[in-house]
Amino acid sequence: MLSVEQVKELVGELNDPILEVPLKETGGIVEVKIKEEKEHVSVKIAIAKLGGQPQLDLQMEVVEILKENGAKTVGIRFDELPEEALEKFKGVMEEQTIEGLLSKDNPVEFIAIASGKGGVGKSTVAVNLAVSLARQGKKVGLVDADIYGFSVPDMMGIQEKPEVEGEQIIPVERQGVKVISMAFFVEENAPVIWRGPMLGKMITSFFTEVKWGELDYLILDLPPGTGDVALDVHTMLPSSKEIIVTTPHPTAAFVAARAGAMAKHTKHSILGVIENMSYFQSKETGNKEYVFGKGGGAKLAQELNTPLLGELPLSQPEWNENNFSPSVYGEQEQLGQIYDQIAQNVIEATKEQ
Ligand SMILES: Nc1ncnc2c1ncn2[C@@H]1O[C@H](COP(=O)(O)OP(=O)(O)OP(=O)(O)O)[C@@H](O)[C@H]1O
Repeated sequence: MLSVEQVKELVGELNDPILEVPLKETGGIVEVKIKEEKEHVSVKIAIAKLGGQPQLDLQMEVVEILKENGAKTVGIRFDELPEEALEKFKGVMEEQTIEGLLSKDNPVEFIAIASGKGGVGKSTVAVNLAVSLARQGKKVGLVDADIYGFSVPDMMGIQEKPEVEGEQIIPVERQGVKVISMAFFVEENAPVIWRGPMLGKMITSFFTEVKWGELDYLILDLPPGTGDVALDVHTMLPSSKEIIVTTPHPTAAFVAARAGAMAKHTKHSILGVIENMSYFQSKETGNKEYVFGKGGGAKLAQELNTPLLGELPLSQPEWNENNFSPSVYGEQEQLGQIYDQIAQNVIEATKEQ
């Protein structure tokens, strides 16, 4: 029968699945117990990060190696390595976090906000949906991937540039949302002249070189239409889901349908349609005027076989001296409340899919 020392030696040779360093060097073997009479070995192992396939793989390796060496039954319990132990491997852990955002195991939901054409309020929707999700207690990131016409920092009232920590960029936090925009990387907001592959690389950097930390949702403000960046994002983030913004005018909805068709073609699921600038409501009479036509959002949703997540009237955000973001509607405003409702719809819809 195996001795405690032998078990430690055998298991100690196996690598921590995240750090890829042998468990004997990480201090990962916490406890070994042997029950001679039953030829049973139980081990408690601490690893850098619990969960997912890597942990399952290690579990199989442990069982295999102990059984090969005489154990009849094996019991394993996992725990996470304490902070002090991880300190030594900080560099490796950081690399893991970066890859983590794009890795299959990461639970972050990517939601791309798309539109058929410019000016329908796609960026406004992206910003406000991100803020509303944060108001619902979610951890939210926002990527201004509208590289040709970035507007998110202005909309949110961000004046500062992100800080750099080692090789990583720290997103700017505003209204509870972590924001990265191309605007941070060009001098004086000069227009971006890169094209094609360069842009693709830029977008990749937004995921790989930014220290996002843990996120529930990453909202992407895509450029309007169905151009190369939109396509890049589709290929890079096969699991991303899409929300299509349209105005109520039937032709706008017709154009937006193309963006929807692309999402379908690339097998991305569509969470729903948001109709923006749906109507103007007079404060005096309460009457609704359908300035830009009527019914486009519902029609598009029906065409794409997806829900209409909300209809947003025309309204300017109220001035708020504290923490002012020019395009963000507060939770006390009618639009802020509609956005909160849309955020809840989105949370429900992403739970279901
Ligand atoms: N519901 C609304 N009520 C009033 N103004 C709005 C509304 N939604 C958006 N706007 C305004 O419409 C303009 C266009 O919005 P936005 O920039 O979000 O559109 P976009 O589709 O992202 O455009 P582009 O793709 O050209 O950047 C902005 O000035 C914005 O403040």
